[in-house]
Amino acid sequence: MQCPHYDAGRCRSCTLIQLDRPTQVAGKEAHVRELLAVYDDVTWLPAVTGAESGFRNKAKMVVTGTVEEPVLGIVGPPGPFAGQSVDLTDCGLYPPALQAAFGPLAELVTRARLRPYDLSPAAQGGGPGTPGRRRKVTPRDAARRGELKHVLVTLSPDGELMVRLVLRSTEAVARIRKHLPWLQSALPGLAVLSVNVQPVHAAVLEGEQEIVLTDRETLPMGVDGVTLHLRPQSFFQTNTEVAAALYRQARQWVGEVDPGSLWDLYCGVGGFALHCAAPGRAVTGIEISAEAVASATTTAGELAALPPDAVVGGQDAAWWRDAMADVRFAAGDATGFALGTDADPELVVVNPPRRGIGTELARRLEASNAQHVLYSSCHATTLARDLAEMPSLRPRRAVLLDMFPQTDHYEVLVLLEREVVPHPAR
Ligand SMILES: C[S@@+](CC[C@H](N)C(=O)[O-])C[C@H]1O[C@@H](n2cnc3c(N)ncnc32)[C@H](O)[C@@H]1O
Repeated sequence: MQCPHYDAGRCRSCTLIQLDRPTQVAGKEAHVRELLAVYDDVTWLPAVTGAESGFRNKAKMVVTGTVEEPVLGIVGPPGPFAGQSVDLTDCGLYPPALQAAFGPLAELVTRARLRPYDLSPAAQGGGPGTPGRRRKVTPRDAARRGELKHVLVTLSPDGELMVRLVLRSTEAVARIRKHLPWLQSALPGLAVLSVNVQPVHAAVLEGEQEIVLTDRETLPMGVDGVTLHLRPQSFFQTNTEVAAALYRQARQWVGEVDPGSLWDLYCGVGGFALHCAAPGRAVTGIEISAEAVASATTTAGELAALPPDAVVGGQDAAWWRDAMADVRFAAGDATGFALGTDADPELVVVNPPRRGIGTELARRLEASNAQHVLYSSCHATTLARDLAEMPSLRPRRAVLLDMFPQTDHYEVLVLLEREVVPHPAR
């Protein structure tokens, strides 16, 4: 893919952009196969690849510049643009409908007088002085630092938008509210607008407090017919097309195993659990974010009460009602949940953050009666480490999904099966 920002040295996020797509994918396949090389009986499916540009459903823009001329993008990487404002509103990873949102959002910054936050050390109140001695930050310093840190935008497959403004404080909320009707007319697809309050001067993207300013609180994300409800703070896979392929593959493998009970650990808004549910199957989804659990529960309720003539994902309303009869979601720590019960399901889906599931949970699964584990990983290094803690659960099938083209990141889905230890010959 050609990118003027990369070529000029303004942005270096797409580390593989100079390689053609087949070479990128081949490199990722070589990487994951090497990490899992000790497992010699894995059947690898061909890699799943979606679009190589315009695939990101979410933009995380740093806001720099001024109230009159805000810049949405990044702070320049080391090199000739280091520390400078870089406008990335035409980044080729974003679909046109996402790019089109940035103009009105920049105008909102000006209309609502949202002063871009100054990330530079001088704005922290440090300034020149004796090294190691920090001047006390005064209210005037704080005002000088500005308010608006990031603009986070998510686009649904239906063209609707969720916009989150990450602010240092609640100082500007009333002004944003005042300009909301204007923003809604400028962005007719705007479903959700919220303010996230992140008071800390640190490289943390967002804070805990979220103030939703629109009547609607969720963005419906249709994935293979199932409408997942995204709330501002809940995780959603970055690439909707490849996420749909991921859930389809999971549904197929789970369907072949046909377990009577299933846990979906790290379930987010319920993507795996809801796609892998079926009549007669008990499904439990566990997720740390209560917001995401609320979203998953909403979707399960909707699927249980479809209009009689509805068909979703090839199944009719009666099938979905029965499939949702024994589906539940709960907020909590995945490891704590698994360690806190003696009951074992027949199959466990895990889809942890990059850090993986860790030793405690891996050992709990190793010692369980679960016959299968379906591990979806966005960081194959921690996957390989976790697999080493579960020697009885052998990888049998695997597929790489190129969820993050132009970078060296990828998703890998692995079906593990409990090895049957042969009885010693009599
Ligand atoms: C990679 S995302 C997967 C989400 C979901 N499976 C999906 O397909 O969208 C990881 C999820 O784990 C959740 N999480 C992080 N730490 C957790 C923990 N200790 N216990 C349970 N869930 C956790 C995050 O909030 C996030 O939703």
